[in-house]
Amino acid sequence: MSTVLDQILAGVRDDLATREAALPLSRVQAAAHAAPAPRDAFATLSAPGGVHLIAEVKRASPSKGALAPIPDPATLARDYAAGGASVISVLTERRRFGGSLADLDAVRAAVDVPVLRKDFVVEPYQVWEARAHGADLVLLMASALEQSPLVDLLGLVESLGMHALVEAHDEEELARCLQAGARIVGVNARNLKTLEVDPRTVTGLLPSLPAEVVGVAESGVSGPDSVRDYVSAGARAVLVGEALVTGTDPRTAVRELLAAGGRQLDVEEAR
Ligand SMILES: O=P(O)(O)OC[C@@H](O)[C@@H](O)c1c[nH]c2ccccc12
Repeated sequence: MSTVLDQILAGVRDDLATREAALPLSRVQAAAHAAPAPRDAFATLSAPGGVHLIAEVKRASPSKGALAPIPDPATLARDYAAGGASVISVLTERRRFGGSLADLDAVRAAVDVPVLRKDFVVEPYQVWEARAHGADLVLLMASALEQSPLVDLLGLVESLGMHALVEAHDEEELARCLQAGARIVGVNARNLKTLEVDPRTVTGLLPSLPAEVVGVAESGVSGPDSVRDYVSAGARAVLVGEALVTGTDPRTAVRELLAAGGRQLDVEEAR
């Protein structure tokens, strides 16, 4: 039976074929080499001082459809950063999440913090694209990749000076992430095959991460209590989308989540 993830991946491959036909890999590679050097997202996320927030620019989701119009992703990203977010995540998948590489460009130009390209990466072309558009961090999903492409894509990401957020949502996937050598591992509370969110996925799996790996809790954060739960389970960073794009004031919302995770904001951020 085909899962939601299978359907998403089919659409992603279709869109990818269109982009590859319009712009050959060699051109994307040239743009990637010409792009400003990546920022060190691993150093950012491993810095001490409480939980880090990865705040997401998310227009829509497969489970809920349209979430927020986001007329200006640059302004949203600046608000996230002003609230104290350590990394901005930009969903670039078009069909189900309403994202684009134009959103990534807008965010990259607007903030100084590391930027994550959040997409269903299945081919090296997408990693080169991420770098060409200024990404510092790239999502790789164990649920969407066999082990050998996972290892190869992680190698490519790192060879381009970026880091990968390697995502798991069960024990087997987590073991594969670690075996691949991931240094930043995300545990997603949302099962992308069924779209169900269960925070116990995060609180159950994060405690087993080795200390040198940065553990990121993903999905299902509705407010400060969720952050506290994820931090108690060992999350060094929390990735939040829906609650931030559907709330009223993203800057204050980011600050409240960070306060719940024990992060002290510096004067500039707290103003
Ligand atoms: O909107 P939420 O529940 O805060 O979730 C954000 C993020 O975790 C979610 O967008 C996500 C996590 N992993 C993904 C992989 C692909 C697409 C989306 C995702």
